[in-house]
Amino acid sequence: MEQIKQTILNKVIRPRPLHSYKGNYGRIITIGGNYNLGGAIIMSASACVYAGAGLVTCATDKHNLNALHTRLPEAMFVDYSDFSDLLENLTKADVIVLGPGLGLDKLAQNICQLVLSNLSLDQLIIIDGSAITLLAANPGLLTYLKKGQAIFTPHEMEWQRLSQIKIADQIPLKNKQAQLKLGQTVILKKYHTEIYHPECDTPHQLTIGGPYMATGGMGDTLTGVLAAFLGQFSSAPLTDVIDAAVYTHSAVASKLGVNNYVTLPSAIIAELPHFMNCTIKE
Ligand SMILES: NC(=O)C1=CN([C@@H]2O[C@H](COP(=O)(O)OP(=O)(O)OC[C@H]3O[C@@H](n4cnc5c(N)ncnc54)[C@H](OP(=O)(O)O)[C@@H]3O)[C@@H](O)[C@H]2O)[C@@H](O)CC1
Ligand SMILES: Nc1ncnc2c1ncn2[C@@H]1O[C@H](COP(=O)(O)OP(=O)(O)O)[C@@H](O)[C@H]1O
Ligand SMILES: [Mg+2]
Repeated sequence: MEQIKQTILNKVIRPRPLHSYKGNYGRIITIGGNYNLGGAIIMSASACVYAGAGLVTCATDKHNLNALHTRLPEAMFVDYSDFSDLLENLTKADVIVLGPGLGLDKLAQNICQLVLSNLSLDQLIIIDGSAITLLAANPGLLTYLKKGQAIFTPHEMEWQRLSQIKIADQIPLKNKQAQLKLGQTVILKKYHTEIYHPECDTPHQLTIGGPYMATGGMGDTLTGVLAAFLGQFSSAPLTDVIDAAVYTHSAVASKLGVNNYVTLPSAIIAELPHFMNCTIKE
């Protein structure tokens, strides 16, 4: 396996051109957060804003509106049960996050169908959490994806559901075979997360991060960092951008982990702008 090094940050995170504006840094829509799991999509959208995305819209259950705007006034809101509004905002996005806290009910299934069947070829989609579980149960939806258009971010059980490889059998060789069959990027999240890129024979591996990250919402937060990086660093190679986002998420956690027993997703989110700024000054 190829280890991801800190130098990836300088390759991807660049000083911003003076004559730039929010439209240059990505239009992102994060879709998820049902009545019970609203925090997941608020963490995803927050990480996205704090990691530098230009414009972030959060499509979620309408009960999450006040909480979203209290925590994150920078985000715009769409009631995800209003399919015409959802579709209108979906088509404007460069990058889509689908799944954090979406749940598995009929509405969630219909949202997945709507989103996947209306993707345009130039959009990238991050498929996480409930959306992975729903696609594993309905693999026909995978045919809507152009090769390399999606980034799946499963934890080990979600990967088991999607790939049919039992957790104990998830060795790099089998994971790579399953990723090639899928035709998409797979970020297999765990201690020393592994990234399976379509273009690379060898998986890339994180060697930072640790159990201080084992808190609900940590993966939801990663989706936001990833979307922000894809949206704003689109001139760098896609594999580098993905590796840099995954590295940044764990690097911030490991920095906070020096003095904290647990590194909460909200604390990681708050630290992102400072961490990214230090990177360009190094
Ligand atoms: N604040 C919020 O709103 C939050 C909302 N969230 C949202 O909830 C939705 C469901 O996501 P989920 O990950 O919580 O549940 P699910 O997909 O059923 O997986 C759990 C099952 O897998 C098993 N398991 C085995 N290995 C594992 C591993 N390495 N990592 C994790 N699990 C592992 C595990 O085994 P057990 O712990 O029971 O032994 C259990 O049986 C999703 O949309 C997510 O975004 C969460 O982010 C939390 C904060
Ligand atoms: N022991 C650990 N070492 C390193 N990273 C961890 C550890 N436990 C959890 N993580 C990280 O936390 C995140 C968990 O993702 P996930 O299970 O999807 O969380 P959630 O769905 O609650 O947001 C992943 O990025 C994973 O790599
Ligand atoms: Mg998750």
